[in-house]
Amino acid sequence: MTSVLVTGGAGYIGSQAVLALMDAGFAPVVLDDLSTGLREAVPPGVPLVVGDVADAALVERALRDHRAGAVMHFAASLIVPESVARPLAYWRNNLAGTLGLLEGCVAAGVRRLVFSSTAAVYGIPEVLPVAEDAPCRPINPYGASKLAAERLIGDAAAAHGLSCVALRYFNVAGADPLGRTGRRRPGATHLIAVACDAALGRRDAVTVFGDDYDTPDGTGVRDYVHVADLATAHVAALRHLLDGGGSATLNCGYGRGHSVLSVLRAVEHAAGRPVPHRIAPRRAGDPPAVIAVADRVRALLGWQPAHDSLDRIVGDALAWEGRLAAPAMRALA
Ligand SMILES: NC(=O)c1ccc[n+]([C@@H]2O[C@H](COP(=O)([O-])OP(=O)(O)OC[C@H]3O[C@@H](n4cnc5c(N)ncnc54)[C@H](O)[C@@H]3O)[C@@H](O)[C@H]2O)c1
Ligand SMILES: O=c1ccn([C@@H]2O[C@H](COP(=O)(O)OP(=O)(O)O[C@H]3O[C@H](CO)[C@@H](O)[C@H](O)[C@H]3O)[C@@H](O)[C@H]2O)c(=O)[nH]1
Repeated sequence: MTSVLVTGGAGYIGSQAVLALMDAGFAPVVLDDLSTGLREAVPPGVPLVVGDVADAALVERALRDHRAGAVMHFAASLIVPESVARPLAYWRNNLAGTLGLLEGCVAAGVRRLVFSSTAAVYGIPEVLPVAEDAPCRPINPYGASKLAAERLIGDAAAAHGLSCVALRYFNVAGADPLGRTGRRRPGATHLIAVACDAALGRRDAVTVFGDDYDTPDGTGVRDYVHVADLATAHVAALRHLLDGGGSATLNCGYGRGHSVLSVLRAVEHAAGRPVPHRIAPRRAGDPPAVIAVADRVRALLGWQPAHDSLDRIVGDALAWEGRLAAPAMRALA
């Protein structure tokens, strides 16, 4: 059974990937500093090494102790407005973190890596949908630090015989369809989580940032991808590397866009009640529309999404959020 080191495995997407690895017969080991992740997101029986991925000696030790054959690297800082306010912290965590990880991998002789990248590397796409070879012109320190990490990995790969699949995620949402994990931090900022909060009465209304974009209904358009499909894409990327496949950079989306208003309608439909919203000015740094050219990941990895539907994404997000809300609501009753 191949052991896989999962950095950031106590977080939202990493914890879903840990479950997907277990479902696929791999043995995950989590390395996480618990800065935004939570211990309870790591399933019982999965080893958790608490520490900083920038610590190359710690990474090397974890890889050797657990005889890891590959790494999935999720650990990062990822809130776009925070990256604008605290660029040095973002560059340190996302670039120095990746550097420490690579040093640890090279020292331990581990040469296969799946890396969490982001559509934020593209900035404002000139052509939609956006393909992997489109120009990368990030418009915030988060996207810039992730692009730099991609390039750092590319240099290390060339010199040290590493192979890496970098997955550029589009808008990740939803929760585990079996209810095992999901977003756990309060204070949601992502649209679907915010809309679920409003549907569950945990906030008054959703603020819609701009209805004057050049999009069909004037609101921002995004390519929402189910977190469970993203997790199986990681397992497919890992298998590709373990089978001797070469490095690749792949968009991870479904290739379809949904507007803010259509997301709100989907949440209303799933919740069976209205989601109040108010229109506000555009949010700084928001591209009007971001949609993936999503063919390459299917062709190269044979990835077959199982939850490719906005209703599924919203339904699973709402079920998870409702479950999280239940104890608090019972306490209030
Ligand atoms: N959530 C999205 O919509 C989205 C979109 C595109 C890309 N991504 C990427 O996916 C990855 C995971 O994001 P997420 O949404 O699960 O976020 P998250 O905050 O839930 O998970 C990040 C995890 O990494 C850990 N971590 C952070 N810095 C660390 C460090 N220096 N050492 C060890 N552990 C550290 C945190 O404690 C947390 O458990 C990130 O790399 C992010 O850039 C996320
Ligand atoms: O309360 C809200 C929240 C969001 N939006 C809009 O909804 C859309 C999606 O926004 P959000 O869910 O915040 O995600 P993005 O800003 O698109 O960014 C996400 O998706 C990117 C990839 O496309 C990743 O790089 C980022 O890390 C991730 O946060 C945008 O048009 C927002 O303006 C609202 O109108 N109201």
